[in-house]
Amino acid sequence: MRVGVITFPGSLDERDAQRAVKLAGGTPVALWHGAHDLEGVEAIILPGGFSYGDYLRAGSIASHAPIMAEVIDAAHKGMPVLGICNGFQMLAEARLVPGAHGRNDCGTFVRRDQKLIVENNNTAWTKDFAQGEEIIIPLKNADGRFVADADTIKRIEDKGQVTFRYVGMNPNGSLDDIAGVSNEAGNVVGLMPHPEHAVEPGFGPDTAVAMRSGLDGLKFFTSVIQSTILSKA
Ligand SMILES: NC(=O)CC[C@H](N)C(=O)O
Repeated sequence: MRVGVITFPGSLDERDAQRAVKLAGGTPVALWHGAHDLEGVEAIILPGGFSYGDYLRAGSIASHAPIMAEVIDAAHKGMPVLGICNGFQMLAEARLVPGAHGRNDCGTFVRRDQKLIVENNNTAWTKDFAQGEEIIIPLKNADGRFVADADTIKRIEDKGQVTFRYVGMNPNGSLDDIAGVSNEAGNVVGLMPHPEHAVEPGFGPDTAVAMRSGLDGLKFFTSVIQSTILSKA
């Protein structure tokens, strides 16, 4: 399965996302922000980083990049799209997922191995997790505070669109401890922590943290490959 990873000016983590796709058994395809071509991919990842230097608002300028017209169209037609950190900020700015992002409540950049609970395993990117599974995924950002108006929070809580919640501590002041959300259909998921940094032992939150494998992030990528194969069966 071909999974596109889009590079924007200021992206940082596209190589790691491509590597995660490969480790999960997929074929990563490098896509360019300025193109109008998804090159026949069946899923898309918007990677982490500092697109356009986080000017205006993080993710805002990138959400208007040429390729985003194709991404928005494909997402509305059901293509799986994952936004990681800066990619999550882009999804929110493009209105593909609800909510917005503000500066972390501590006022500084935060980096930590973060415990999350999987609140909804019925999305294209979470099917390989158990409902309620606790996982550890690295977090690193400055503008990670998830915000939305009260009606939106109620709606996404009621409809199961809160995909991940922070456990143990809330690293940025996100409302309802929300770490990740999906669109209503469940094909588009955005989250602040970085699953592509937890796909192999020795390069993520492995044995030092509660003797875990450091592989919790891999299931995002195997999930989308599995769900795409199953949708064709
Ligand atoms: N790791 C990232 O993707 C950083 C996201 C964003 N630029 C922030 O600092 O909030």
